[in-house]
Order: sequence, then C-alpha cells, then structure tokens
Amino acid sequence: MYYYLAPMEGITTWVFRKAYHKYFRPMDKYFTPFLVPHTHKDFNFKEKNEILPEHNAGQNLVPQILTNNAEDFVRTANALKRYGYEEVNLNLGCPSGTVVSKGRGAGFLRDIEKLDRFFDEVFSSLEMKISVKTRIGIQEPGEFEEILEVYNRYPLSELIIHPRIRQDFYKNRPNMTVFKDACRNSRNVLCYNGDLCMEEDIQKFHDSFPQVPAVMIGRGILKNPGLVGEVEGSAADRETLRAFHDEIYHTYQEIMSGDKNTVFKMKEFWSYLNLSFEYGEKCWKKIKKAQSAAEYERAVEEIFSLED
Ligand SMILES: Cc1cc2nc3c(=O)[nH]c(=O)nc-3n(C[C@H](O)[C@H](O)[C@H](O)COP(=O)(O)O)c2cc1C
Repeated sequence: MYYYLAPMEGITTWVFRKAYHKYFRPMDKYFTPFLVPHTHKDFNFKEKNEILPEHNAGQNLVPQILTNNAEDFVRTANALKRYGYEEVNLNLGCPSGTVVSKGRGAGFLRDIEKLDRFFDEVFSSLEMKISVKTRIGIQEPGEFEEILEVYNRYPLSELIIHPRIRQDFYKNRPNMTVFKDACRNSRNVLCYNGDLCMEEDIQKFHDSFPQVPAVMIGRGILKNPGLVGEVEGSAADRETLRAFHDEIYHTYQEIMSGDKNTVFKMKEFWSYLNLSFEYGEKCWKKIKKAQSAAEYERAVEEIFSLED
C-alpha cells in the first residue's frame, strides 16, 4: 500500500512536510496545498517557498493547481516543470464558497462539458503527468457517473477520489458505494481519500479494497503523525513527536514575522494534534489562550510533561 499526505492549505506547508518527512514514516507522495495561477508572474513568495526543491529534499512532491482555465493550468505546470516537477495535480474538490462560485475546485464539476474541453486542451499541449483529486459531485452522489466518463477519456496518472459531494464539505460519511462503482468503472489508477483516521480504518479499507494501491490521509496524520508507522508495526514515541513539534515551531519562528503570528500558526497545528494526547483537551485550552511565545511554550511544556 502506498501512503500519500493530503494537501491542506495553511497546514501541510513545506515546514510541516519537511519535519514530517524527517521524523515519521516518510510518505510515498506529498502534495502542495493548491496554487492559484497568476496572470503577471509565475509564483509569489509564499508559493515559491512551497515548491523550492531545497525545501522539499527527498520528497516525492506533486504541486497542486486550482483553476478552470486550461491555458493558465498549462502555463503554471510548465513553470513547475522548470523547477524539476514531472507531475501536477488538478484540484476538483475544494468546497469553499469563494472557490466554487468561480467554477473552480468542486465548482468545476458543475460544467462537465467545460471540464472535458479543459482536459482536451491540457492533454494536447502539456507533456507532464497529470493527476486529479476529485469529489463525487456537487449536489448528488449520482453525478459521479458522468464525471467519471470524462476522466475515463484521458490518461490521468492517477485519480484520487474523496467520495463526498461538495454540499457535504467535511460532514457526513464518505460514500463507499460510489467509490466501489468507481473501482469497477475507472480506466485510471485510483487512490482513496477520506476519514482514514485510525489504524483500524486503514486496515478495514485495505481489506475491502485490496485492488486500490494507494490511500491519501489528511486529518488522521495531523491528529497522529505516527499513524502510518503504527499500521506498519512501528509506533513513534513522545520524544519523536516533541522533536517534530519543536522543528516546526522553530522554523515558523525563523520565517514568520512576530511571535503572535507564529503562535497563531501553531494553534492550527494543535487543533488536530491535541486529540492524540490523553490530557490534550485540558492543555489545548491553555494553548488556545496563549498570546505570547512564553505562554505558548509553557502550555506545550505542560502537555508533554503530563504525558511522561
Ligand atoms: C483546512 C483544510 C485545508 C485543505 N486544503 C486542501 C487543498 O489545498 N487542496 C486539496 O486538494 N484539498 C484540501 N483539503 C482537503 C484534504 O486534502 C482532504 O481531502 C480532506 O481533509 C479529507 O481527507 P481526510 O479525511 O484524510 O482529512 C483541505 C482540508 C482541510 C480541512
């Protein structure tokens, strides 16, 4: 089984990925959070940091692009090729209102004919591997039948399915019936994504879908970065988790302006990670209250010492 880290805007940044890759079972593939094409330049400062090869050493990293414009996609993909990337991923899953209203992300699934023309143009002018990360529709799971027909017309390097509709956002449960149908009907190699948070979830998925070669995990890794190692029989210890945390925190301290911003960033990280601690909820409250680096560091010290 291959394991991929899900892209999560603002969370699975190059800082997070680099530390994860160093301290835990390395992922077989990583994805950048989505990059939106610009008209006048290839990438802004933040995006360059995401894709710079020296920030992603040793990782099999696939940049993800969010657009519904074939010309923009091809131009951005070619710029990424100049950085050494051989594959790009198209985001057809983002459910956010501002993205969907512009017909991007999951919003692009509303116009199947336009999507078909988009792929036609992209595949005829781009010499790179192209993978897709998709939801199964906007309003109804039944929409996926037609969407899959479009994907089947093109040689995607991989089709990553998050079997929720846009209206679900991250609520309800992934629709495994639609995923099962996709396994039967997809001409492209599949990867599954959604709600694999515990060892048992991964085992159960593998038992039910032994023919699917890869899974992508997001929140499960944020809650427990040692998850994939545990599945493979080697649990991570608290010292490793501490070193992982410290590296992320110190890198953000170096690159972000001011402690307040760094602490804010770390709160996002702890909103998931606290769930893997027995006393996590109590300490999470303290982390949430922290306004300065000193208060934050005291709360982190407490969380780790309570677990010893
Ligand atoms: C805060 C947040 C940011 C996300 N950012 C992205 C993104 O940039 N690109 C993308 O394809 N999916 C994004 N996702 C979706 C995840 O990649 C993934 O599909 C989703 O969390 C379901 O997988 P999981 O249950 O393993 O977490 C994001 C999800 C969350 C919660």
